Amino acid sequence: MELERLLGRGPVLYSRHLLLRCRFVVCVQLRLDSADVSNGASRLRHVSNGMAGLPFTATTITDSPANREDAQEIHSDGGDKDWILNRQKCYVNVLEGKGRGVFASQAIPAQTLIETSPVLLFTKEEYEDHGRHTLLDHYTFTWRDGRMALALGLGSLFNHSGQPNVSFSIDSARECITYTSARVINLDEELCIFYGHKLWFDPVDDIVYTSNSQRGTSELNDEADPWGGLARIQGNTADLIAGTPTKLHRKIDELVEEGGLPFTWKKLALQKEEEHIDDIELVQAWVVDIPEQKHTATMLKWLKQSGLDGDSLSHLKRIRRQGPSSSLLLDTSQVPPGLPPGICLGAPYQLPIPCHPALTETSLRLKNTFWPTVFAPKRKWEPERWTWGKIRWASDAMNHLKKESVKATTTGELPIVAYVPIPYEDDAQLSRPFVAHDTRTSTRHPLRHAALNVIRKVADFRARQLPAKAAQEEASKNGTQYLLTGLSLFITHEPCIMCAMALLHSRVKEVFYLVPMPKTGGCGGAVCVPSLKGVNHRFSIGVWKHSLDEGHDLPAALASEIDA
Ligand SMILES: C[S@@+](CC[C@H](N)C(=O)[O-])C[C@H]1O[C@@H](n2cnc3c(N)ncnc32)[C@H](O)[C@@H]1O
Repeated sequence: MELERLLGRGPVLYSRHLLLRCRFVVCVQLRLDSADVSNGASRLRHVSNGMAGLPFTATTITDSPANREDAQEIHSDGGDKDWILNRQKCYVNVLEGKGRGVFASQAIPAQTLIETSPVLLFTKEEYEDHGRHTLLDHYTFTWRDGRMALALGLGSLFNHSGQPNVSFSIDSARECITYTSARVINLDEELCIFYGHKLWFDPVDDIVYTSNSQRGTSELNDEADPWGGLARIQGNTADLIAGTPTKLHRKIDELVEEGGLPFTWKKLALQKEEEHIDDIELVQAWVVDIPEQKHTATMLKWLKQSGLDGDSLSHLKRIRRQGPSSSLLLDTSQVPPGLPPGICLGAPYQLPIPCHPALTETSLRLKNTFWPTVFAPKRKWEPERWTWGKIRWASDAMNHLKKESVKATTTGELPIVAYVPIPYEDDAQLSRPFVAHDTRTSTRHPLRHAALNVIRKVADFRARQLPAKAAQEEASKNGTQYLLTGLSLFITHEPCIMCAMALLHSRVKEVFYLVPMPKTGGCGGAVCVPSLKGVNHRFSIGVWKHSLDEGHDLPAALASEIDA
């Protein structure tokens, strides 16, 4: 009976749909056995803040080793072992202000598969007519094809945090979601995912709860965050959870005038109109001839699949036609990229191509003599329009930096910290934030600057995200493992010239810093690297206003001058 009560009143279990999927029923039954039948003390955890009135008896929902063996036996019969639930022995507990949450009953190493939750999928119409008006609306999220999904099992009980310790990815083929630890998770720590930037409830966020309901300050950010914070999960989850934004979020999409921004954009020297052949900035690129027209479309498709169609060459046409044959622009790497087998192609060769689009007709004519170029007459330096939501996101990143830099002073390192948050607009680009300190002192290595350290971390992470085969292919390409394409970097001190160059080479989208470095800075201090002639990428630079206000609001660690 207790089992029925537990399941019947839970948010997702015991539905008609569930019973239709016998594979899931097996999983759930295992969960029941472990949750209720076992008396093992290690598998029972009582909620310290009172059991009465709770919608279930708080127990572990983990399976004992014995049960896991059972599970494997069942699944070894042609089944898929990845479907075994609760592999990391998580348990459920109730939290003030949050409801139930998922907790670790043992330390979980980083990058560990925690859970694979099957999902129930509702058509848009079915959901609109029924689900949306029920409790389900707190548990569902938008699936890739627009249907509404409900994660079964543990998947529906992960609460939200702006600094999640769990990332997830959607497996469309198997109709499930996998949850993976984004860092080491401690015993009794709550496991949280990131729902998105637009929440429909006021989050109790950035507070680490333990099973005995003690509150502790989050290692990353302990300020209440009405808009959800900085981080996110894997997969396409900008709109992860369907919900109605509350009044807190009314202004989130409102645009803010440039004067209202908490930083000042540094104006890069405007791109010169290259109207003389000697003024045209060129870079060497790999090109391959396609002798037969019929292969052109195949090659363009291959270019896309191989990831060579990135932004850096978007100011150029990819195909140049000359008589019956055409040539395909590949990339600007040091070595020629591998070409698809089975298609009759020439050997790749290098050509100088324009670095920028054509701003005038004269420049277009000249540039076309090198390679067909895009005509973009109005393209001037136009600042991106920011919303309140994005300002909040950036402010959180800066607050996080300040705290980290104070921490650095206690370890004897220079107080320089770099931070790459999950992007605000396209959060599918990076599923978790990264922070790195300057470690020149402890490592006695002059190149261990915070910016370089964080580039390395992001690159390693992105490389790990690639499937093994793709990773091998990617690894052979110049630079692909350390790209910050599409990402924003927040840093306490203006990056030095070396770091600015590395950021440029990494294709970072924008850099924000607190403390200008007039003697050594590469983002406007000593030099402005992205404004230099000949560079093949430019990034935007924002100088945080606090830093201009005579150190106001800056921790002491950042207010004092450093020689770095
Ligand atoms: C998917 S459910 C998570 C499990 C839920 N706590 C429960 O007891 O069933 C999502 C709901 O949990 C609550 N929730 C999740 N994260 C929260 C947070 N950080 N602060 C407050 N409430 C939260 C919200 O009510 C939200 O609608």
